Formats: sequence, C-alpha cells, structure tokens
Amino acid sequence: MNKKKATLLLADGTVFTGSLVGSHGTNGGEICFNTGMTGYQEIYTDPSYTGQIIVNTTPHIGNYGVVEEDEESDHPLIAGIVVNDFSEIYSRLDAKESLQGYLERHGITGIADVDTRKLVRHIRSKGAMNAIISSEIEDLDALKKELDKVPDMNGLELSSQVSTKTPYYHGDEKAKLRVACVDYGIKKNILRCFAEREVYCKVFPARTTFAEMEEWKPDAYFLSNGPGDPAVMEYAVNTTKEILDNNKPLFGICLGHQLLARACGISTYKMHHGHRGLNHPIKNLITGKSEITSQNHGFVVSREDIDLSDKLEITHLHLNDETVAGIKVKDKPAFSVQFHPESSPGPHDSRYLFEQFISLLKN
Ligand SMILES: NC(=O)CC[C@H](N)C(=O)O
Repeated sequence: MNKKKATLLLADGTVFTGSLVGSHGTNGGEICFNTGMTGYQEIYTDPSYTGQIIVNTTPHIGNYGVVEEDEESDHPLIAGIVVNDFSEIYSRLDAKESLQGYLERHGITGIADVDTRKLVRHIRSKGAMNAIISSEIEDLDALKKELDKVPDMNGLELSSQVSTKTPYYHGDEKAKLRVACVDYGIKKNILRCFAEREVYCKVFPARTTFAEMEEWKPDAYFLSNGPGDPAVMEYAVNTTKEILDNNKPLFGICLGHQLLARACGISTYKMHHGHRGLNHPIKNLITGKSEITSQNHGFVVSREDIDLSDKLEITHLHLNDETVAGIKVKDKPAFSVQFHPESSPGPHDSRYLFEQFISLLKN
C-alpha cells in the first residue's frame, strides 16, 4: 500500500492530512460528496463531475477494482478523490485492474485515510467550495497559492471541453426512431438506454447548430447531462429554443433539464452543497408516486420563476428540500428531469421516462 503523505486544503483554510492514492501530484477543484454505497467507477467517469473532487461517503473504496463496462465516458475527468479506507486489493471475478492502477494511469491524485464523516459534515454546514489535494506540496501557504488558481464553478462553462469533437452514432441503424443527442458530457448508459429501446442515436458536439442536426432528420432531440454552470451556456440555450420553436419532441437530463428551463426563461442557481447520491427521493406529481433516484447536480432551476411562468408545469419535486426535479413545457412535446433515470449507478425506478419520451415521439 502506498503510504506517501498527502494534504487536502479547503478554500476556508481547513486542512486534512492522509495518504496518497492514485497519481503523485497536485490537483484542485470544487469539493463535493457522493453518498452512493457502490458505483465509484461510474461516478469517477461521469463527465458531469469534470473539475470536481469527489468525497465518497461510503468508507471502503477500491475493493472491487475496475472493469471496462463500468466506464461512463472514455476516461475519468474528476479533479481528485477523497476516501476513508482505500483498498488496492480487489476481489471481483471480471475486474482487470486495481483502482490504484487505474487512477495512476489516468493521472488522478487522491487522498485516503481521511475522516470523511467530519469532512462531509463540514461541507454540509459551510457549503460547496474549492479544495486542493497534493502529495508534492506540504507548505500550506504554497498550497494555498495553487488553490487560488482553481476556477470557481459558478460561471464556468465546461461542456465544450468534454463534448465529442466529431459526431458519432450509437445503436441499430435500422431502428425506427432516430434521436439527435446533444453531447454536453453524455454518460454512456443514456445511449445504452436508448439502444435497448430500439432508438438509433446520433451524438453531436455541444456547439452543433439546430440546422446542422436537422440535416440528419431526427425524430426528436435529447439534451444530455454535463458539467459546469448552465447560466453561462448561451449557445446551448439558443439551440434549445430553436428545437422548441420547431415543436420537436425533446427530453433533457440534468444539465439538459437546466438548459430546457433556461430556454423557457427560468433562472438557475447554485445550491448550498448540491445533491449527489443514489437514494434521493422525488415525487412524481402526475402519478402521485415517489421514486428513488440517482442524482448529481450542484445547480438547480428556480421554483419561484416556474410558479410565475405560464410556460412550464412542475412534474417532479425533490422530497428532501422541495426543489424542482422535473418539468414539462405546457404546449410542447418537451420535458426534462433534474435526476438521472439512466442511473448508472443507482436504482431503476425512473427508467420509465425513456418509454415516456419514446411514446411522445411516436405520437
Ligand atoms: N449531472 C449533471 O448534468 C450536472 C449538471 C450541472 N453541471 C450541475 O452541477 O448542476
């Protein structure tokens, strides 16, 4: 076990020390915690976490290694991990590599042997903030200088960095339904959920125009999840407005949901410390049933703005804090959710939303 010392410094001056995991180095980002008890590889490779340091509240990380099928993108884009008990030993029949080897190979620096319960309580009371992990710099003033260089998540556009550079296809070419997916940082399992339901997808770079996507003659549009602040994605909001103006069926997940709201004139804001985990309860206001959902977001759409607007209807509410978890555009075939129905990792309660979208575009 690598027992090289590492330091975690938070923007408010709080320091935690522990041991290095992953790659020797220094890395900063916004610190946030995920309460999922499984699924570390899917979480680390979800492009929505770009530029963030993930604290896993589940104490034991690494014990089942990594497998290629669990990748939600081609490689991890996170700015680091903070864990309690890190295991280099893994026991899973089909695992090919240890998490240690994987993190090292991808240049991700992490810190273990941290009292993650204390750290999470601190983030819960003080709110989201930047942090830095280093196994190189021990001097706190020098580390603080590096931390000051880390950009604020508020006002940060990251989708253009993580989006595909060229369009690609997913699924069966002969499938009857064709969905144009705008890649703001798409998770692979969303494409799998479409393919399983006989939908053929063409995935477009984030800055593709509506006219360019129309050339492929899609039946509908999908706006993906992704990292960063939706408030500074003017280009994406404009594309969404064009999709709506042309009455095309539209489905959005997470960042895609925030973009749909913004295209309808609703503002978004940064939450105190966000929702990240696999057991977030939401209520479907149409069916009256609750669903346990997978979530990963730091921003949210304004419920006050929706209440004042005549364009949107709230379809889902988060039961912990009554924030907006789903919306529908009143006179258009367009809807979106703040949570992750593709849930990789997470429960499958909300997979019906893919069927709901497909029936919408069949009509
Ligand atoms: N999973 C996502 O799509 C995240 C959306 C957005 N970046 C947020 O943090 O709220």
